[in-house]
Amino acid sequence: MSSAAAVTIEGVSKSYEVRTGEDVLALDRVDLDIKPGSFVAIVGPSGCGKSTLLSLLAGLTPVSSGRLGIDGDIVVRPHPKAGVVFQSDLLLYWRSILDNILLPIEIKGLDRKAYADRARDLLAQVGLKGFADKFPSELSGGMRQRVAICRALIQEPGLLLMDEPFGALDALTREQMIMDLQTMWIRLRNTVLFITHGIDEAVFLADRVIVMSPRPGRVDLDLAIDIPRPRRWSGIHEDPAFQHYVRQVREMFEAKGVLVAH
Ligand SMILES: Nc1ncnc2c1ncn2[C@@H]1O[C@H](COP(=O)(O)OP(=O)(O)OP(=O)(O)O)[C@@H](O)[C@H]1O
Repeated sequence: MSSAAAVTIEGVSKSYEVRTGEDVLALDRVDLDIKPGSFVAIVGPSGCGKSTLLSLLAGLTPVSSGRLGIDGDIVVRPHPKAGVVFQSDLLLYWRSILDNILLPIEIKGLDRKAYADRARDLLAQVGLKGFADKFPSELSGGMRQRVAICRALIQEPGLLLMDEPFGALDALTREQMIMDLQTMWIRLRNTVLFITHGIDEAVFLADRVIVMSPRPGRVDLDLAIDIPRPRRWSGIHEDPAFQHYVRQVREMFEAKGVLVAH
């Protein structure tokens, strides 16, 4: 696979011009260095600029100031090493599951046949062996999101950008997907940037949890998570180390008025 990518975020700000002509500052001078092969989760209140940061890194939106780098390349367009998974699976309903996974290959003008076996392998790895010829409407929400992950992984991205990928799933499916993502990542060891509202999934999955302030988003807390892997979801909520990290994140949210302690 392509090697894990390094990410540098230097003094990045982003403002949007809204209809009234005013500027909305979404991100304010964010600095972050992400080591190759690390799993970083970003948590923050709604509207703090998490999706904006991901969209900037995906090369889908330009920065207002500052610099973003992937393996030393300044990001000005989608980087070949980056794969993206959004909250909604964005599968094309008229294409089979296999054809959806191979879409990025077709867009790049690469040889479909050379990647078809890999697509089937990926499907098997996410528990969807035999689904290649089905259509999105025949799959559940969790299954479709697995397909979206396969589509992001087909080019073996050194950097996987995930924007609340499990946000739309029911609780049980989400739990299964969290564990499966850990298993997949232990195998791949690529760099993952994972955006979520869920403090528990951030602490469970990540090596490092970044807590963002309410808008304009800044880094409020940068927390290294030292819990051995593989981590087991069942029982993790009783693990004192896990509880300690969750408490630190919650206390930061309380200090910022994002959560009110009772
Ligand atoms: N295209 C846009 N045009 C104008 N304003 C935008 C645009 N995209 C985002 N914003 C504004 O920028 C701020 C940050 O939005 P963003 O979607 O990045 O936040 P978020 O942390 O991902 O929120 P959520 O957790 O609710 O998804 C918000 O105030 C939002 O209204």
